[in-house]
Amino acid sequence: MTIQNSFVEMVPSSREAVGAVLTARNALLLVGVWVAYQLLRAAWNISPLHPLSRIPGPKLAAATYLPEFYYDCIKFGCYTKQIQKMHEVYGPIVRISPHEVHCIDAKFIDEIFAVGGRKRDKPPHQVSGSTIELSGFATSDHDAHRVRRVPLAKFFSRAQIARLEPEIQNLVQRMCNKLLAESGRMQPIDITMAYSCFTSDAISDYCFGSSFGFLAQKSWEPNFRAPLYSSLQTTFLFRFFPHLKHLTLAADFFINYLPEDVALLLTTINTTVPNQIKKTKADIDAGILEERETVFGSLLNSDLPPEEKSLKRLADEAMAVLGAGTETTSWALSVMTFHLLTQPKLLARLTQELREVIDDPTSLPAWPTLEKLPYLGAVIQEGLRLSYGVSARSARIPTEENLLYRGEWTPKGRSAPVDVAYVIPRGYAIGMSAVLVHHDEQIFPHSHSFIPERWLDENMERNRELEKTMLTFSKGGRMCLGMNLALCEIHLALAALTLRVFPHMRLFETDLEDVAYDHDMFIPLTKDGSKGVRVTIV
Ligand code: HEM
Repeated sequence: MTIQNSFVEMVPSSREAVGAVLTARNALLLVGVWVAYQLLRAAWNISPLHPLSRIPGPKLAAATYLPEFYYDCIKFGCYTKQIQKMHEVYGPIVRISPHEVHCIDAKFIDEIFAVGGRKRDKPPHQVSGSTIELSGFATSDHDAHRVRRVPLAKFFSRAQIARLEPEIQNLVQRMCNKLLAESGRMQPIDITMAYSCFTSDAISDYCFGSSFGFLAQKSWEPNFRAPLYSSLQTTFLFRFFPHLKHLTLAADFFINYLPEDVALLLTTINTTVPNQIKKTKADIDAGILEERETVFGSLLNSDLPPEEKSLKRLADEAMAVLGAGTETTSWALSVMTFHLLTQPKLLARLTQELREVIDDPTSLPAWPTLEKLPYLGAVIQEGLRLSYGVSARSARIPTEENLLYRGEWTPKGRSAPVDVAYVIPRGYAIGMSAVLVHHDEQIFPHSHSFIPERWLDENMERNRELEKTMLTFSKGGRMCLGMNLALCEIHLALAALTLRVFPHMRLFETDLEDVAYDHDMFIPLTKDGSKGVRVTIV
């Protein structure tokens, strides 16, 4: 080979080398620009010019989302506990991220979760990662949320739920019969599974006119719990990497290679629920009349604009309603079951009160009659308090007004409280966490104990004042849409269970840790490794 030849051969490879160096330099430059931008942003976030600069809190949380990412994504669902620690140091109002403030004072509930014309957006950071992005629940903008909530809300009014009550009564008795059929088998049952079958049959029947049929199947599984848990597992991660949620759309191609529960979730989101909507639409088009009005049948028949009735939009809403309507209610019932079985005196008192109005527990009085029973109401309130609904904070953004907080607190080392006042400027998020408010010892002394009596006043009437401090169903214009349905289900189920099933039910290797809050997955979770609230029927 001549020298000239070897030079010619070297030219392209040296060009490639130069190209590679340039690419690496450009990449480094981009990374450098990005880092500089993030540093500038962090510096702005903690500068005295930032609108939240007067709100106390740790500097790192004010500067960046790193603490939230670390505690919620890496340590999984632990930011609420960290927020509690911040309140111990900084007082009732703390800045927990560059754009968000957290409050621990129940007196401020009605300001944060306001009603009437006072607009409240949901922070995009908290909903942008949702896989049900077109549901009302995940709609950030106040006005767009109203457009979605109002047509749905009429199906969950007290009057509508009263019409649905015979179906719920039916399902309650079916659940009790199925539990009693376990008698003598001595096989432990995860009771939340049983309750989940009941609640998901109730809501799916109401939504589509045919239930999932979980109570009719032989065992308690499969049910809607596993797919729901899979969907919530990604909540925190998708908040930081919202584009990852689009992977769910491509999942059909590799569904066979995914873990079973993830595959089940994806099938539910991409196939089962859209198919239910399609079937409802096909029935309407074919002129098949529903025996009873169903939620999605009526929405499809309504004069909502076409984009609000698209398959994706209604499937997202259906997932939201099915998801919200099952786990919360079944977990509340599980918490009540655990505490009643561990405190026989409370169970005896409840049983006595129920026996006074119920001759035959297989044929219960109507929900309004049960609602008047003070001790039943107190047990339910206490169970709702300790099951929290959504334990993690859910924040709101007041878009058109500044909020003024005035309160007092006693800093560590001080003997007397000091007054504090803060302005939360419009456009910034402020949230509250049920799990922190429900353990405010000033409001709920011995807050970790199950004490139904706290909900009764001196005349043994319901303590309505105390009920105002409950966040289980949230408050304001975005509070739980299904509260009436949930309360109806819980009153009927608890009455029937108390008289028919609890006399035969025993806890199986279950203790307080199996119901006590440990961390969040949006909803409350117990310690890792818990096998749930397990019972046997003797
Ligand atoms: C004990 C039972 C229940 C509890 C504790 C509960 C709790 C909650 C809470 C705290 C929220 C507000 C979430 C947020 O701020 O992001 C909520 C919203 C919602 N809940 Fe419930 N829920 C229960 C049962 C139900 C049932 C049975 C349904 C059935 C329809 C339902 C449907 C919804 C819907 C659709 C929303 C979203 C409302 C909106 O954004 O406008 N929930 N629920």
